[in-house]
Amino acid sequence: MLFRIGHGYDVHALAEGLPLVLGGVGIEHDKGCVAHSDGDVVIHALCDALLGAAALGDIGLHFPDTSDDYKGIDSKLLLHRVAELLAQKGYRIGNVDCTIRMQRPKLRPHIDRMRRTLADVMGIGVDCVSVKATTTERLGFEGREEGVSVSAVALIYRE
Ligand SMILES: Nc1ccn([C@@H]2O[C@H](COP(=O)(O)O)[C@@H](O)[C@H]2O)c(=O)n1
Ligand SMILES: C[C@@]1(CO)OP(=O)(O)OP(=O)(O)OC[C@H]1O
Repeated sequence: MLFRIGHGYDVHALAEGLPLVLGGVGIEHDKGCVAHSDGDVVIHALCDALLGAAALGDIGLHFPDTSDDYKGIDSKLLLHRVAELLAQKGYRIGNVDCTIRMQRPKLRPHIDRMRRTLADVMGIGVDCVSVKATTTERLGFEGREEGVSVSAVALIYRE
């Protein structure tokens, strides 16, 4: 069995009046992510972790933010394509873990729905998907609510 790990990191600025989508789940909030796509920063970090594990480049390489094809796109479609790409290379996804750094709103009530959504899109069990949230104690751009950052790790394997 060949095991490989990958890491992903993404940041988006927050702006008033935009929809907030995290981990494939729409969340009521006064701010949302500024982006070419739907701005799902959790999925973007996760895609980079999965692509990184397979040494297949990064999200911008596969889905350029200069292409109209991806304008406003639902990032769940991008994650699904990344999972397909890995499957074509013979890889299966073992488990993933994401940490969201966001001062507000409280994300805990939404975490289990994010886990189920991400698990369904990747075609793996919900027990293999972890999503966590932390404030940055009001420090830095996340703490000032100017942006949100996410780190993700993924383990993939091949027989
Ligand atoms: N946007 C957030 C941030 C944090 N949480 C939950 O609160 C716990 C404590 O936050 P700290 O910043 O003090 O680590 C954290 O462990 C999360 O469970 C949240 O729900 N939403
Ligand atoms: C997701 C893509 C899609 O065009 O655009 P953005 O929504 O701007 O997000 P980013 O994290 O900058 O990743 C690049 C792109 O792949």
